[in-house]
Amino acid sequence: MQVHRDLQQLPVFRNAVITIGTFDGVHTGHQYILQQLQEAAAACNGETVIITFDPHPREVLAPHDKSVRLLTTLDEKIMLLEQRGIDHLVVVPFTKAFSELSATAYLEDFLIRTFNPHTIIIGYDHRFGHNREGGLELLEAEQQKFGFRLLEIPQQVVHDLTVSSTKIRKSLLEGAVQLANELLGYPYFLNGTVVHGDKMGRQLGFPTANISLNDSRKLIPAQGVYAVTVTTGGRTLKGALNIGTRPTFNGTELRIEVFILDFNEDIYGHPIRVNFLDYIRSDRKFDSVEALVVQMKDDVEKARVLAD
Ligand SMILES: Cc1cc2nc3c(=O)[nH]c(=O)nc-3n(C[C@H](O)[C@H](O)[C@H](O)COP(=O)(O)O)c2cc1C
Ligand SMILES: Nc1ncnc2c1ncn2[C@@H]1O[C@H](COP(=O)(O)OP(=O)(O)O)[C@@H](O)[C@H]1O
Repeated sequence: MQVHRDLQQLPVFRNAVITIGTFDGVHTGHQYILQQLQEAAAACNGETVIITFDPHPREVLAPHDKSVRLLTTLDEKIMLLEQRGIDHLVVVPFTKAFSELSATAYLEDFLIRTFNPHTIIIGYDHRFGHNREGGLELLEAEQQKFGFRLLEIPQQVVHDLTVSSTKIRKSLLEGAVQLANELLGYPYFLNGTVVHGDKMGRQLGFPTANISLNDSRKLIPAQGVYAVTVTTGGRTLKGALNIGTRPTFNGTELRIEVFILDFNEDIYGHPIRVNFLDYIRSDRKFDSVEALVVQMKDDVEKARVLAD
């Protein structure tokens, strides 16, 4: 997949079959649209082109609203779309000026002039241009003039997409990892770097790699203990992961830390990815460190089975 971040440097697309969207999560609902895109491209010997915006339009239009919680960062989206065999991802720098283009300018000066699309695949309710003034009706009216084919994603499909995104977020925030994964079509994951903690893990017999997330906008699943797989240094191993404030030690700050099974290496500063496979239990305050250690032993044995 080619990733284009500069609109001035785009290639000339061959029969571009385009769609526009944020595709956060690239989940099973999105995957259905990607399939439509690929079928349409195969039928006209064209190229699949996804147009997305970065930063997220909401971050530009409502900069004080820090509530955006991403299922996938741009880099993660790139990886997932690449895996799906998409030909081009065009990352449009979303600016205030871009958001103020009239619907006609957006259509004629941006979409048509930049992509000369063979086919546009778009949700029935897709809006574009300043104040969201443009929509399907404008695309339909201009179809003849510019000679593109219009494929509308029906209401039911768009509805299901929205429901999926909402369900995935809600499930992760409740620790219902299996349901989230089913809807995503892959295990939810976090990417980060291993940082120093309080050096207590090793004393407990469970060294835990503390993870600092690459992107603070990423959605963090519910506090609790999870069975995960851990990818670091090109290997994938099983792990028992805790998201919590370590109430046993009267901690206050949220930590994400993972004990990696059958592993003993210094990985401070290394990139790490954790894939959530199952929820084991909620985290809690133990009366003694010994009681926590007994529980952690049990967690690790559960993770060994669940992360298989
Ligand atoms: C599988 C697992 C489960 C955990 N469960 C709890 C818990 O229920 N309550 C708690 O206070 N801390 C829990 N912890 C966090 C430990 O207290 C933490 O790993 C320990 O404080 C070491 O921290 P350090 O890496 O900063 O040295 C858990 C950690 C792991 C890896
Ligand atoms: N099995 C393991 N799982 C996680 N980290 C491990 C493991 N074995 C060694 N390590 C190393 O030990 C560190 C964690 O040890 P710990 O005593 O918990 O220190 P910290 O409080 O800095 O996290 C990890 O960052 C990693 O470099």
